[in-house]
Amino acid sequence: MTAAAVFAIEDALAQYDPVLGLEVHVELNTNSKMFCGCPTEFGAPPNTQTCPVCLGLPGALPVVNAKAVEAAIKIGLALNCEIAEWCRFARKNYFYPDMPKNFQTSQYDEPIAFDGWTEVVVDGETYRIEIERAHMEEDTGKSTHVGGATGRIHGASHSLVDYNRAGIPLIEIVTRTIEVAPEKAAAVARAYVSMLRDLLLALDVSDVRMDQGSLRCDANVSLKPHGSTVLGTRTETKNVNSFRSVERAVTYEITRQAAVLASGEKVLQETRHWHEDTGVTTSGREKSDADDYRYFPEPDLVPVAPSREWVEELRGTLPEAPSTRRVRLQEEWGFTDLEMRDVINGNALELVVGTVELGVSAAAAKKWWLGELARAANESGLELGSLGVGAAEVAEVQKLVDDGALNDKLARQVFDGLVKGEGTPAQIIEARGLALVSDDSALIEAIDRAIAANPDVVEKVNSGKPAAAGALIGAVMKDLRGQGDAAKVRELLDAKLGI
Ligand SMILES: Nc1ncnc2c1ncn2[C@@H]1O[C@H](COP(=O)(O)OP(=O)(O)OP(=O)(O)O)[C@@H](O)[C@H]1O
Ligand SMILES: [Mg+2]
Ligand SMILES: [Mg+2]
Repeated sequence: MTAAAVFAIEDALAQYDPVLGLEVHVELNTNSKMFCGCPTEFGAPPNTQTCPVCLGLPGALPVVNAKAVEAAIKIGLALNCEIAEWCRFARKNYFYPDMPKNFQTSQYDEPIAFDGWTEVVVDGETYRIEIERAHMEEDTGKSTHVGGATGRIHGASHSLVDYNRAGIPLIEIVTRTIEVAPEKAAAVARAYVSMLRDLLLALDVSDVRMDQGSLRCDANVSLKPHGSTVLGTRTETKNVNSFRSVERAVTYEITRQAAVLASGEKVLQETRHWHEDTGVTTSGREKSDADDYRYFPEPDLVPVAPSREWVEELRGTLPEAPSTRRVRLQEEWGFTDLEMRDVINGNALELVVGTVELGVSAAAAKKWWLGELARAANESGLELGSLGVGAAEVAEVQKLVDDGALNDKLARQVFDGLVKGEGTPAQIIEARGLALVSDDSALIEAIDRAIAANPDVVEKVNSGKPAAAGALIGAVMKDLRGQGDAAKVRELLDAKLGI
């Protein structure tokens, strides 16, 4: 790219604000499919988990999976949504081999959950994200295009379809448009998908494996001139399948659209595909808002009307919301805003939680995580949470300190060994010879050596200056290379000198 072109893009970026919209599909972890009893297990041989209903054979009748409705309500509640008192499924009609019925059973204008919100934290700042709706639908079959020159659909000689996935319950969670500064947009998108993953895991409604496609994100991106109230044209990048890809794809689209606008052209409304290897999106199909799926209410399924009692019962089973939990933990631990920010930005919240749950005081957990380990993370340019040191190891080291087997100085060396991957705390203590000497005979030997080497100090003590004994403690500790148990040394020395 020429310098002029780069300048033009930067210039364009300075004039526009990105607008995002995230559609996340979650495959539920129910044992059976959305509208039939077929199993949902991943990885079975193609087309072995199918029946007339999910194959769309004429005359087959679907029945709603109550567990999927329950999961949908839990997700809706966790995202602060209203739960519909009455809602229906709708047919989304389209013709494609991955959907043998020629329509996907989905929800349209009557979703089970709507008008919610959630929050994400990026660089210590909280961003509120409005949820437009969360609706139930079924997954489609999986097509594989094979043969031919490129292995891609246009060059493929034929396509294979596996209907094992057809009919697996999906929840689609759709945000309202998110307006965020260009330098934060990609990080906010990533934080949102990552937060959703944590939330869905905590709700136990999905195994949320992005690599296996049980959590998939479509990222809508557009650019809008500063101050304008009119949205720009969006592109929809499909099936981005890792947190990092979400971040990269959003950044790529913002830059690409800025380049398009800078060159005086218009952004096309279309779906795009993300290529992990090359880090670019390419054009998919044109998609207008007027795309006619000829939605109409599904006549073969009864409406879903969850009773308010059931909804409240499910609300009672929800785990604490991540944002509420953060505030509670900060208060319980007595961490400052800054300390909490460091923990969260370092992706170490669960590590600190784990450390405290293992019985370590919040003060000790803070001392190690935000002292020793944060320093090591800084030095190596890693995130605190990616150092490879676990909560169990920190708890183990602290226990050794509490038991008097290590002092803080030695503990710091154990942490250094942990960060450098030298093994378990016990192995590091052994290999580096870090054990605190508290064995009486070893201490007495060192005390005797100190007394023999410092007759003048002993003289002073004997002549009524007990404070002079401090010099002897220093000598003993030096002899023991700082590994003597200081309290014990003092006690034994006092006894020896009769003070
Ligand atoms: N101009 C825009 N720029 C960025 N995002 C937008 C814009 N307009 C709408 N969006 C967002 O795009 C997403 C649209 O998702 P939605 O499921 O409603 O429709 P769709 O993508 O047309 O349908 P489908 O589910 O068939 O893909 C929403 O998150 C919405 O907030
Ligand atoms: Mg959608
Ligand atoms: Mg979409």
